[in-house]
Amino acid sequence: MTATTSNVTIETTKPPKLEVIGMTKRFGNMTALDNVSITLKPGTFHALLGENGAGKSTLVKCIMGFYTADSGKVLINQQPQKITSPRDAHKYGIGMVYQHFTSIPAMTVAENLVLSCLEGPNIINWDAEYDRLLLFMNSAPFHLDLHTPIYQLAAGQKQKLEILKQLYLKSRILILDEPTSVLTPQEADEILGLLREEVIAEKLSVLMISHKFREVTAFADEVTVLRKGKLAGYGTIKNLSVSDMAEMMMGEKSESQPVEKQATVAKVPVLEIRNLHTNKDNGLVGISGVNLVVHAGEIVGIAGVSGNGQKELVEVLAGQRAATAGEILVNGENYKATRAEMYKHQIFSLPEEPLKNACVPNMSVAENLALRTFDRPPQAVGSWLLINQVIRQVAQGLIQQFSIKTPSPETPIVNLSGGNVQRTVLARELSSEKVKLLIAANPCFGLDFSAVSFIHDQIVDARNRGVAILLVSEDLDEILKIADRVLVLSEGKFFYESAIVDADVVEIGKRMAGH
Ligand SMILES: Nc1ncnc2c1ncn2[C@@H]1O[C@H](COP(=O)(O)OP(=O)(O)OP(=O)(O)O)[C@@H](O)[C@H]1O
Repeated sequence: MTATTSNVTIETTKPPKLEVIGMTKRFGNMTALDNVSITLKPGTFHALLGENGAGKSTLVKCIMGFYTADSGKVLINQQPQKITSPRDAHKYGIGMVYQHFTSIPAMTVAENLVLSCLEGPNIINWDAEYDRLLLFMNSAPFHLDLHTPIYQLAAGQKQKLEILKQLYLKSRILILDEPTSVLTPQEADEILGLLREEVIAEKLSVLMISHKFREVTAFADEVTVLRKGKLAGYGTIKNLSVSDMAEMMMGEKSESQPVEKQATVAKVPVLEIRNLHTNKDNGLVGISGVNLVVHAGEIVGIAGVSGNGQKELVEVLAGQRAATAGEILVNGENYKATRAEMYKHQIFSLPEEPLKNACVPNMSVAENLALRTFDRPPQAVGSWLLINQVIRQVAQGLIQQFSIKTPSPETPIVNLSGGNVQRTVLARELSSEKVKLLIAANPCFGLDFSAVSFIHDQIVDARNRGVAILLVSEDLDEILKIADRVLVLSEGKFFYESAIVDADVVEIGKRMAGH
């Protein structure tokens, strides 16, 4: 039996030097990347910063050969190379790890690793593959049991596997696109710390897109900053403060004061969840007998790693999934999450993956902004004659107010950067004056720091006005910063509850990790 797995290697002692020179990429009339140069020195941990829509993903997609740049060069160890596909990039030792996991849940760690290397139809000699895998695992920075199926791994372990796949492919340059967004703070520090050790040992170079200054200052050596598609700055981390980096990103020092939380008045329950149960798509238990009350003027944070029932809880509340048992009350009335009930009680929601769950991807930004109100005046006469001019005007106001970066209100929303899709949905859901209950799932996922503080201010402001807010978030720092109370959701149940002022972060981290 034979097995052919990838044998491509760049046999140098250090990782290769990667230089991008004068790279430009246009989408129609829009210049997403404008004459950008960046150097990734061998054995360095380099952060790539920039606000939403600055061109970070476009740059790394051009390096990886997903996109063909309009102009510019890529040099590997001083030699110009043409990279026209990720497979090409692998030949030069460059691999990319995405925000979302790409492993196949029903297959084991070993099977996923072997699959990532297969180059065509093959007959696999599993004995030989296991020998190779064991050898590889012994020298790898992370260790995973080869026989465990992916669906049994925690988020941190899945992210480790994504990195291991690239190392198994012999990638010496790792490009990481916001690698810690689905991890607990402890998991993020562990993974970045281990990668940093590989970098210090000059086994790897890392180019990491991040919005988290804490991680950039803790783990990176150098930083390149993009602003509006152009190179805005470059420097050594030890010589730069967070406010220097923020200034490079935004073009000015950001001194805005966060909205202060005001003392709230009487505790009127708005949302009451009693003994709620629901299943996941695969029929397994999603939520198992949870009880919760969210009061007017209160932010209740639900911490936890994704996949522990958060999605199912939010979907039941948004009318996208049926409860199998239990009851939900809003303002003391039975609530089944119909569109009419949501309108009556002025319930708004910000779901996860907004492009998929809260947008019509091929419709324009203006049309997506109008999805809640298109059939009501002033955007419609009666409920059928839509006034496009008003829809456009409303959209222009929201685009400005929420700083949505879009070539025009008519641009299909699918063409916006991830962060700007998020802003569009937030603009639509948060701009209603009447909102009484807000259900927000990871509202700042993928947003840059100024957008995050803007959104946090909006949420705190809503709370101060008496809105009841259920904040389901994988970002514990976010919950600790703006929530009044925190609960941890793990395997469909609440395991911890505390007022934020008394919250024990270590205990929360343990509960999030399922201990
Ligand atoms: N396929 C595409 N078609 C048209 N425009 C695009 C396409 N991909 C990206 N853009 C535009 O290019 C610009 C840069 O987007 P990019 O995704 O590189 O930003 P980013 O810095 O990675 O942002 P984020 O932090 O939000 O992920 C944005 O204005 C985006 O709308």
